[in-house]
Amino acid sequence: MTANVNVSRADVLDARAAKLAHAESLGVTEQFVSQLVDEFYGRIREDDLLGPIFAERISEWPAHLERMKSFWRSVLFNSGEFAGNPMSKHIEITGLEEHHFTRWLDHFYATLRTLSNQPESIRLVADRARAIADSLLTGIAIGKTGISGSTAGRNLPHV
Ligand code: HEM
Repeated sequence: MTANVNVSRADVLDARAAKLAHAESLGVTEQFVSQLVDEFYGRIREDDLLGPIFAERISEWPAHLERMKSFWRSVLFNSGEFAGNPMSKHIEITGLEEHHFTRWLDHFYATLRTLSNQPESIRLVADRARAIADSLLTGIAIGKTGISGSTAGRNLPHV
């Protein structure tokens, strides 16, 4: 028996609209994403561990922030507008380890808590960040140590 793979364009648009409506019902709107990205990277740039890594690589902050907003709209609303390769970009940053991702997530969760006091809203966004951080760290670890790196993200903090 084969699965029905006839997903129409209309189904995709319906699923996208439903995802956006669900996020918006929790207050996770385009404006929320914009504020999240601005405030999060404001913190990151001040951070003693992570700030210098970004400073070395990003010269056009407004463009990076716009790119990250489109990334998060794609993740949270399925907007389909982001085209990039986060995995290879992070593998290219030599020396990234678990403690960098832990710090990154700590700032991300702290920023979310300043923008919302709704646990469900915070979790919607935080869980995606945690999953992506895990997969980036896992990709980096597998590149270094092979398949034994596949549990690399197990100690990363949850919100
Ligand atoms: C250890 C923590 C992290 C550091 C130091 C870091 C650093 C960076 C830097 C320097 C860039 C710019 C790379 C370039 O344009 O050459 C970048 C891009 C990016 N980062 Fe991170 N990052 C971290 C974690 C994360 C996490 C957890 C996420 C997602 C949840 C993320 C998502 C992205 C995305 C989407 C891009 C754009 C990739 C592209 O242009 O294709 N990063 N990051």
